[in-house]
Amino acid sequence: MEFSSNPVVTLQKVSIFQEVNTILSDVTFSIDKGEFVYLVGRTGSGKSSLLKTLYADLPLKMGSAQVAGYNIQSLTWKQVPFLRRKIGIVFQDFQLLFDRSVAENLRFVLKATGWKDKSKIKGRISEVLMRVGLDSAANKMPHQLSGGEQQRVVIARALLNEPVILFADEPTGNLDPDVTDGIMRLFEEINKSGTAILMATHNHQTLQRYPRRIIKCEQGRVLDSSREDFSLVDGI
Ligand SMILES: Nc1ncnc2c1ncn2[C@@H]1O[C@H](COP(=O)(O)OP(=O)(O)OP(=O)(O)O)[C@@H](O)[C@H]1O
Repeated sequence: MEFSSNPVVTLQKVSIFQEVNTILSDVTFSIDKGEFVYLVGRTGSGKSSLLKTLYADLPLKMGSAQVAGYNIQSLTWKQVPFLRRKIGIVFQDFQLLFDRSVAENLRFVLKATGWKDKSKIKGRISEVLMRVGLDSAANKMPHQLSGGEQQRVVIARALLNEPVILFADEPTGNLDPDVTDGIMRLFEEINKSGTAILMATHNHQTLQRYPRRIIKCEQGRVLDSSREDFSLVDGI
């Protein structure tokens, strides 16, 4: 197996469990700085469990994993917020705070991650909203935005601390095809500027339109398009 020169994620012989069940075993792969990788597999095959392990939401009990410079297997609860500052997380259901404006949603995260200077906070919020094409939405409430716009705010939120990698769990799962395309173009731009992306998706069209390396969860194992051929026809 080839080892990458500059990985932001490295897994070696990882097993992933949900309660007493083994979901995936012998998982070994790495993701380079600035790479864009899809994560596919049938429903229940373990994509979300794998992502949750990488952002330390599910404990790693077997094997070793490094993410953004942190050893996940030996991470303490106190260190989790520091890991989360180095990564960005985007879910399918947007998880914005609906009782406050877009800018307040972003300010909340910045303050929680140690930002204190008011003018720097304001500047950073403008920058990330500009980046996702929503510079005029700062004072809107989330319910005043469309689904695609809300997802853009979630992406802006994930970008606040300049992550080295974005973990995205079916980020376009609730969006119609046109809106999905706009969000995919945004992910492409973010990736071009140097942020690695690991994106779980069931969307065949996305995989065809924006072809990239694919990691597939299948029957308790992980297959990797950079190492072996596999068929996408069978269940993604
Ligand atoms: N919190 C949990 N407790 C117990 N079992 C769980 C939990 N979450 C998921 N599982 C089980 O782990 C397995 C993998 O689920 P996971 O959500 O990782 O799959 P997935 O590939 O992301 O599926 P989908 O495409 O439907 O999102 C499934 O059998 C699921 O039932």
